[in-house]
Parts: sequence; C-alpha cells; structure tokens
Amino acid sequence: MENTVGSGSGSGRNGEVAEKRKVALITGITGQDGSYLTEFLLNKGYEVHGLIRRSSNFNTQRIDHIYVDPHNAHKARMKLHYADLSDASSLRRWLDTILPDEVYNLAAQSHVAVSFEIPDYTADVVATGALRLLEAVRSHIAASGRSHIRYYQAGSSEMFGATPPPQSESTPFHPRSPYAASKCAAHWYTVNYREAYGLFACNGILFNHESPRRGENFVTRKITRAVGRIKVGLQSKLFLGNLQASRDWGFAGDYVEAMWLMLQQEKPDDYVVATEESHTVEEFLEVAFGYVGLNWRDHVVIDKRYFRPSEVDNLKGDATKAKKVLAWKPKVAFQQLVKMMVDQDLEMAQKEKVLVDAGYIDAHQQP
Ligand SMILES: C[C@H]1O[C@H](OP(=O)(O)OP(=O)(O)OC[C@H]2O[C@@H](n3cnc4c(=O)[nH]c(N)nc43)[C@H](O)[C@@H]2O)[C@@H](O)[C@@H](O)C1=O
Repeated sequence: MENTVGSGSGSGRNGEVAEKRKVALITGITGQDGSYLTEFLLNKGYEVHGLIRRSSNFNTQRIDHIYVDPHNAHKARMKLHYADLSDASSLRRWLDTILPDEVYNLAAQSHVAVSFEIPDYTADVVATGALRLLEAVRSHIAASGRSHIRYYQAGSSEMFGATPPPQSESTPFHPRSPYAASKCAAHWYTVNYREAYGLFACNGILFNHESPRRGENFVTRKITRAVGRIKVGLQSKLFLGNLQASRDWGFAGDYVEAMWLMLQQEKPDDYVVATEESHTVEEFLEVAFGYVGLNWRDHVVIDKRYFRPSEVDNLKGDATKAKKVLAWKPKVAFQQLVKMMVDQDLEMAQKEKVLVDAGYIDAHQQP
C-alpha cells in the first residue's frame, strides 16, 4: 500500500505493524515557506500535497527540485493539485480526497505594499481565504469524523504594526495595511474555530523570515539581488524607500520547523516565532554591500514610490513561549543570513553576466 512508511504495509521484519505515513496538505506550496516546509516534512517521512493556483506561466521553481512525476508512484511523495483559497468547493473537495492529518495554510497575497494597491483581493485571499479553509476543515470533520486533523495558520508580525516592541503573544494588534488587517481577521477566525468547534488550530505569529528563495520584491532579496548584479557590473543603482524601518529577520528554513512543532503539541495554541534581534534596512545594506567590498551609499537612491501610506517602524519579537514550550530556537543569525543570500545572488549574477556578454539576454537596470 502506497500510504505507509517503508516499502510496504502490514507486519515488519520483527512482526511490528508499519506505522501509517502522515499526510500533510499545504496551501502556498510554491512560495518560500511552502518549499522549505515541504522539504522538512518529506524528510520526516510525510506524504505532502500542495494546492497550487492556475497561472499561465509555471510558478513552481522553488519546488521543481523536489518534483517527481506522479506516474512514478513509489517515489512521488509530493503531489500538486489545482485549487484556490477563493474557491471554497475546491478546498473541501481536496480535503475529502487527500484525507490529510495536518493542514498548513501558507497561501497569501503576502506583499504589504501591494496590499494597498489591491486591498479587496488581499482581504479575499488572506482573510476570507483562511475562513473558507477553516470551514472546509470543520465541515470535512463533521462529515467524516476525522477529528484528529490539525490546522496551522500563517500569522504575521505585521499584525502588531504600530504597537512598540518587544512584541509577544499578549501584545495588542494594531495593523497598518490591508494585508495586516486581513492577517488579524485570519488570526481571530482561527482562534474562534478552536474555541467554537474544538478544532486543533494554531496561529504561528512569524516575524520576517528570509532566504535565497525570498521573492525579489521584498527588501532583503531586492538588496542582495542588486549587490550581486552591481558587483558583476550588470546594474549600478538600487532604488529603495524607507531605510529606517527595523525588522526582526530570521531564516525561513528555521521557521518552518516551528510551524510543525506547534502541530505536535498536546494542545493547540498561538506562538510568536522570532530571533529577538532587530535591524534597520540601512544595517542590512551595510552588511550586504560590505560583504562584497562595496559601499551602499554609492549605489542606493531613495525613491518615494517605495514609501508606504502607513509604515510599520519597529518589529522585534519576544519568542520566550516558543523557546520554552516548543523547545525551538533559530539557528541562523543575521550576518549569516545576509551572507547566505548574497552568496547565492552573486553566483546568479555571474551566470546572468555570461548570458548578457554572449548577447543572449539584455541587462536590465533592475531585475
Ligand atoms: C512578516 C511580514 O514580512 C514581510 O513584510 P514586510 O516587513 O513589509 O517586508 P518587506 O521586505 O516588503 O519590507 C520591509 C521593510 O523595508 C522597507 N523598504 C524600504 N525600501 C523598500 C523597497 O524598495 N521594497 C520593499 N519591499 N520594502 C522596502 C519597507 O517599507 C518595510 O518597512 C512579508 O513577508 C509579509 O508577508 C509579512 O508577513
């Protein structure tokens, strides 16, 4: 039977019954966190199902290295299905088909600045999308009796917004964008489904987490991409907004472990996940440019278009509870994270330079 640990089901060599393979369902599997969580769960022996949105271009680059053709049924432990958080029927149908043990809701329109441009869409996916998924899980349990299902909701430090640091689970929310307000709604929907229906549902309040897989229009990756391209001569300027904003930046690979740990506890709860260190965008620039022997002041140009209508000035988490209850702690420190990202982007820029020099592609001012 495919759905079991090891090569087969039934009795093992010593007569013990093989344990059933756990099944996880992830929304947002093509994103940074989805890709790290998939690797993490596959390593733990899970079967992982991801819901993906239809797009005319493939957007599976972050998980292509894990993908195995589903016709190879014995090796393919990650499976992808078309669905959408704006389509309730698709969520319920996949729950009924996949029969997951754990559901991770990571999908979102996750860019804060963009949420001011497309607020309705952001609320529909981030807030109502979470509600649709919770309701699909609740009704699936009611119909099937599979009450052991556990649900993880990707919360965000953006929910704290204007409330000064350090921010913990008991810090009041004061959202400063349509994205953050939508995440607050999703947070409270999750708490409500836990209280109203006894659902095993957890909110992970994750502070900023980055990696070489971070989307290129988030400030960290925008900077490290530019450092690589400037270093090899493909770009000279980097246009940025507010350099004084301060963020608690950790490594995404470390944070997915905390998500999983939350679902392994006896009781569902909410946890802040953070490094407890905060740095300004300017400090990030210092480290990233300094690492390759450049001075950011020679390249950065302030462009008002990147300022937000309302900003979140200072985020610094207090992760005492996660450290104590989950025994979780971050492994990658700030300097190490920046270097990891610059190293990858320098290599990428070097490859790009070969293609530009050979006349295969044009060097754009900014990627
Ligand atoms: C936890 C939270 O983390 C992320 O949200 P974010 O903190 O807004 O991330 P970011 O990288 O877009 O901005 C960080 C700071 O950098 C400033 N900044 C300056 N100049 C540029 C600039 O040119 N681009 C951008 N993007 N930011 C800039 C910007 O004004 C802000 O103060 C998302 O994952 C979100 O989904 C989430 O949940």
